[in-house]
Amino acid sequence: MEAGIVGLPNVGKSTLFNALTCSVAAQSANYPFCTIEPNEGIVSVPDDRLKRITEFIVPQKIIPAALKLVDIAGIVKGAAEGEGLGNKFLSHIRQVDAIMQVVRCFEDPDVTHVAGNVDPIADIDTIETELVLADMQTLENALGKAQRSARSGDKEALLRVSVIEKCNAHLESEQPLRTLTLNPAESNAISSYGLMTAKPILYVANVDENDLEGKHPLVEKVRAHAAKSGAGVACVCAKLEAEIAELDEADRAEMLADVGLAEPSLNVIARETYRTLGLQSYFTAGEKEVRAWPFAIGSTAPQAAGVIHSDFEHKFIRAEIYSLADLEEYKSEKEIRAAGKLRAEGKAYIMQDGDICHFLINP
Ligand SMILES: Nc1ncnc2c1ncn2[C@@H]1O[C@H](COP(=O)(O)OP(=O)(O)OP(=O)(O)O)[C@@H](O)[C@H]1O
Ligand SMILES: [Mg+2]
Repeated sequence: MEAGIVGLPNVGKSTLFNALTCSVAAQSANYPFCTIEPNEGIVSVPDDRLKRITEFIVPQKIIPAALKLVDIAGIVKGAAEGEGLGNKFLSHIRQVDAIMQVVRCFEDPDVTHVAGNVDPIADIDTIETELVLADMQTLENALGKAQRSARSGDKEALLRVSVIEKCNAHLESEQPLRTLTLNPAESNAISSYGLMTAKPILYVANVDENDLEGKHPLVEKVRAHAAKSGAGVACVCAKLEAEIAELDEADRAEMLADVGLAEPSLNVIARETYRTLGLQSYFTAGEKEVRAWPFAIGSTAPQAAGVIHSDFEHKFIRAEIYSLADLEEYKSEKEIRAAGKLRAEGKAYIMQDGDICHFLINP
């Protein structure tokens, strides 16, 4: 699973990337288009259930779920026509599963704003317009091809033509495809185009150091906008988080207490991204490792097992599952089994968030 960080130039994307990935890999500086080639990194999704499991099952390793993050170059008005760093950078966005858009909500007059003043809703509109235009171009190219195949009697192409026309009408009314409801067959027909406005989106309001809770009216506006357009919101001061991420653990705790945060805001972002992507976690727990595995909400047990290894999906026999509550009550897997609480679930079982499981696989 991969999320792409997008936004106008100089809004704090690389600063956020560095903080999230605990690195200084991405160059961040106070000038637009500082980033040209995308930076990639891995961020782990904090989950306190891992720690609770390891109170009873002591492993050699604890492995949280992970997301891949890509820090992409800034996008400006006209990008779809090649302005700024243009189309090449839009192509990086086509490849990700979700978009994390950094919107500037901090006022600092020393940091250049490419549009001249701080206005997160205008920034969101600017980027959305570019993504809508780029999607329209993609669909225009695809339509010609699909129409040709449809004429020669290809039934799938016929469906593709009708979905493309439906999407185009939606985009022409300046709506992102995220807000268009398609049935699974329709979604499937256009899934290979990498349509950007169809991707789930999380707005990261990059706030001032003195407004960590995001009380500023501009942040409120972002929340209201997100609620209307099916987006998520997280609030963070990227600059402060990048400083916190560089500290060792003891200093970090002290600094967090100083600024009045219960945990790094980055944890909140990682969780929100996970939620935006429609993911939950199940766990595998043994002496070797206790590990969280992401799966798409609604997956069957074999599909969820396939996250570990594709073979696990095809060779799935059944899953043995218990809950964290059971582990906390009975203290060991052996006792859970003895109490008859270890459930055997078959191929139709819908995986639940927090399930702790063993998969039985055909050799
Ligand atoms: N919350 C904040 N408050 C004040 N300054 C900030 C904040 N977040 C980031 N900055 C500053 O904004 C400047 C731009 O940051 P950064 O290089 O991360 O932007 P970017 O979006 O990656 O830019 P580009 O599109 O040019 O790659 C840096 O000087 C950074 O320290
Ligand atoms: Mg950058």
